[in-house]
Amino acid sequence: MDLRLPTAGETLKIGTRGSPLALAQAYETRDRLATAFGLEEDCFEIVVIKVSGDDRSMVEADKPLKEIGNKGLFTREIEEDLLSGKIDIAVHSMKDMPTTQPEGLLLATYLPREDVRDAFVSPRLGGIAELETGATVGTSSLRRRAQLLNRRPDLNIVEFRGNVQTRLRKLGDGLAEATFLACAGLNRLKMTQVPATPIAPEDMLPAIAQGAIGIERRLDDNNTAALLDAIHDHATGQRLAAERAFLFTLDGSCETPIAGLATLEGTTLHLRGEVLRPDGSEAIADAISGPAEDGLMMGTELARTLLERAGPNFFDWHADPAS
Ligand SMILES: NCc1[nH]cc(CCC(=O)O)c1CC(=O)O
Repeated sequence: MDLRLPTAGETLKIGTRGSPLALAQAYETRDRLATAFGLEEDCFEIVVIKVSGDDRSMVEADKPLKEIGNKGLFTREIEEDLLSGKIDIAVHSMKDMPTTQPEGLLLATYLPREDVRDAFVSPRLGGIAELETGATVGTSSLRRRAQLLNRRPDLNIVEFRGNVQTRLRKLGDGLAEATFLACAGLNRLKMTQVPATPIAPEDMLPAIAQGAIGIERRLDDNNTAALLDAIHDHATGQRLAAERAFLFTLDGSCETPIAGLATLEGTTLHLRGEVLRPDGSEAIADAISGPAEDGLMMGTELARTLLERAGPNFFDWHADPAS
């Protein structure tokens, strides 16, 4: 098959949300494709797509995402435009992506992974241990909330919805002593002035796929598939295969506190996973290692082990999150 490269007249249309982080990820994708094929920027078009999850009335209401219902909240409109041909590829934070995609779409191209760690963000303090008893911490992530309460049941956790900029503004307004952000987001936004201290994965296991950008395409679009092959990062693909198989088997959603991280050591893959009760009262963690190409199997097996150890009803709420 002859590869058709995009041109200024027939551009490759890159769909993305409009947040500064989403745009940075779309530009990175464009730049990598341009470099790989020696193309100018004008061979590409960034198409910003409004998604229901970005609706201001929802974001400003500080409603927990789980109350809005997260299924496809940040992806539905983008995937519709991909299926209808309005865009050729869609760029996503893999951390926010469901483990299955709509029929006709494929999400299997990954850029080299950024820093996977969470960061402790506070104008005055340098880490969780420095938080005073009963201190107020802002996060909308059920995982971070459960992990924090597991270690520090005394903390007062408040909802911090919105994009990176919104959450930093809330911190600046004094609504909390500290918040948590993915290092990857801060790095991609080049926000070096933010008072952030990275947390070792052993202290706070990151979200599945944290720090990874994924590129989705139409399943039958072979030309785009060949373009994307040139920028795919195989190591990130192996790590995410294990992490996402783990998530898939746990049947995870934004409503379930799940953490996991795969690392590569030569051709050996190490996968660590954790599930928590939503109120943080219990955490179960385990790990598995094996050949890198067996990630899918290892993720499935680790999830089964944790499910068995957790028993039924593990993920039920044991405390009213609003109180
Ligand atoms: N849920 C929002 C989201 N999705 C991806 C990132 C950061 C970048 C990444 O992990 O790839 C963030 C913000 C955050 O958690 O601080």
